[in-house]
Amino acid sequence: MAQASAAQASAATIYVLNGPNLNLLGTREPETYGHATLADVEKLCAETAAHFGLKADCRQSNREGELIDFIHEAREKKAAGIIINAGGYSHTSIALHDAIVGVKIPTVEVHVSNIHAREDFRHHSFTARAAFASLCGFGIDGYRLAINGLAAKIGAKAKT
Ligand SMILES: O=C1C[C@@](O)(C(=O)O)C[C@@H](O)[C@@H]1O
Repeated sequence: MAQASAAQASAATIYVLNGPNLNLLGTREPETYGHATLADVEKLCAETAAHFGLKADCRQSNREGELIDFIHEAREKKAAGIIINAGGYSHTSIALHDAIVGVKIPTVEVHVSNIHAREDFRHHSFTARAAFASLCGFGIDGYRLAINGLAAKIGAKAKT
């Protein structure tokens, strides 16, 4: 019984994964990514997740392998969902695609900028292919929208 409660508690966690250079949000190309910082993103995610009774476990890494380890950890911890902005790895990483497919956790891809209105090399995303939904171009509000969509997908109800 105690074990079942622990599993339920961890199932109420979503992982919010940010990839390379997203630690520079706020100072990095503000004309493209805005002025909000990664701390702002993580606060927004924590607040939005809490609205659905979920906990946001936010991680950032500039290393592909570490992002893959986070995805594997999400499965070990029985996370209810993943929000991922893999930054430049979105466009290059078959390994991240395979990790998302492999763990079978409902995943939403987010990009701060509208990748389709930018250079051709940003138009394809391996992580989008592995996710059940993808959104881009809403600035950091995309993370809030992604959590709303993920909550609907996993049946997490908004707390009044
Ligand atoms: O690092 C990033 C950020 C990004 O993922 C975004 O959030 O808009 C878009 C990517 O093309 C870029 O490499």
